[in-house]
Amino acid sequence: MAQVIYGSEVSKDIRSELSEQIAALRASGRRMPKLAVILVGENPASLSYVTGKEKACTQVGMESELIKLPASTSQEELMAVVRRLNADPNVDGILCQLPLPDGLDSAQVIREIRPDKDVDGFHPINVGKLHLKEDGFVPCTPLGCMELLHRMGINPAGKRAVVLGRSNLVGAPVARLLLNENATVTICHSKTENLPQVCAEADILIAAVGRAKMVTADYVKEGAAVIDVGINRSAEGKLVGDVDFASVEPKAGFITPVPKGVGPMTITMLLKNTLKAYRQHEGE
Ligand SMILES: Nc1nc(=O)c2c([nH]1)NC[C@@H]1CN(c3ccc(C(=O)N[C@@H](CCC(=O)O)C(=O)O)cc3)C=[N+]21
Repeated sequence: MAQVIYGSEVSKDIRSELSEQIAALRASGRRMPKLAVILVGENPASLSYVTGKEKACTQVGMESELIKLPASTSQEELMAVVRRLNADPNVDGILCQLPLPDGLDSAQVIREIRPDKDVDGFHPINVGKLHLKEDGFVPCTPLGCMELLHRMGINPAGKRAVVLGRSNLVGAPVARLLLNENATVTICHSKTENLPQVCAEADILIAAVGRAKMVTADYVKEGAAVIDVGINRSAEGKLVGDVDFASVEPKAGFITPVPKGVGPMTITMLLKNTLKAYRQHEGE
């Protein structure tokens, strides 16, 4: 029987700490931390995530600015918006919601964001800093996964960790964070052979493949910690994880649900990154 770890609950604790810190800044007459979010086009999932980010900023007392651009926006127009936000001294964090509409180059946009305002942690400078164990911005979802592990009381040092998926946004950075905390890390992908057997060696299993309910009990070692990063949508539009919760939960030691697991932690870590950027900009 697994202990279910609700990122939604952990988020409440962290967000109330952030609210207190920001209230103290306000009480001393300081400007408020500000996150700017760029949304290009009308992707409904992106709109719901962006709305969630804005609500979370308001909830903790941060300012946020949503820049909504039409899908017809050119690369140059988008780059100009990023440059304007880079230059705005009141903007601490900049995020361009992915995926961008076809025809727009997200890598070029990410490179244009000032690394000290890149609260997604996607800029090559911040990716490099993560790999060099230097202080930079760490991507929000991987940071959320590590926070959940710590809240489970799990120290990754010496443990076997398996990361299922190797995306730039989640799999690769979370594997690095686990390695930085001295886990023995295996990264699995579509070419991995004997996938269930490899995953079943893990004390810590991170599922970030983007395939609904792919991870069943035969992928899981008795008592393992299973973190589900999946954000798949069922035919009815329901949010479904990469883990088949019903089949895995009886066998795992810890498990995170979808929804109410990693998702809310992603938003909460974004708030933390934005406050971190603010403090750097304020010379604290
Ligand atoms: N530049 C960029 N940065 C991102 O961090 C980024 C992105 N683009 N594109 C899309 C992904 C996905 N993502 C999520 C954020 C919140 C939830 C979340 O809060 N999920 C809730 C459910 C929310 C709902 O019901 O829609 C939950 O799991 O409980 C999920 C996924 C951030 N992303």
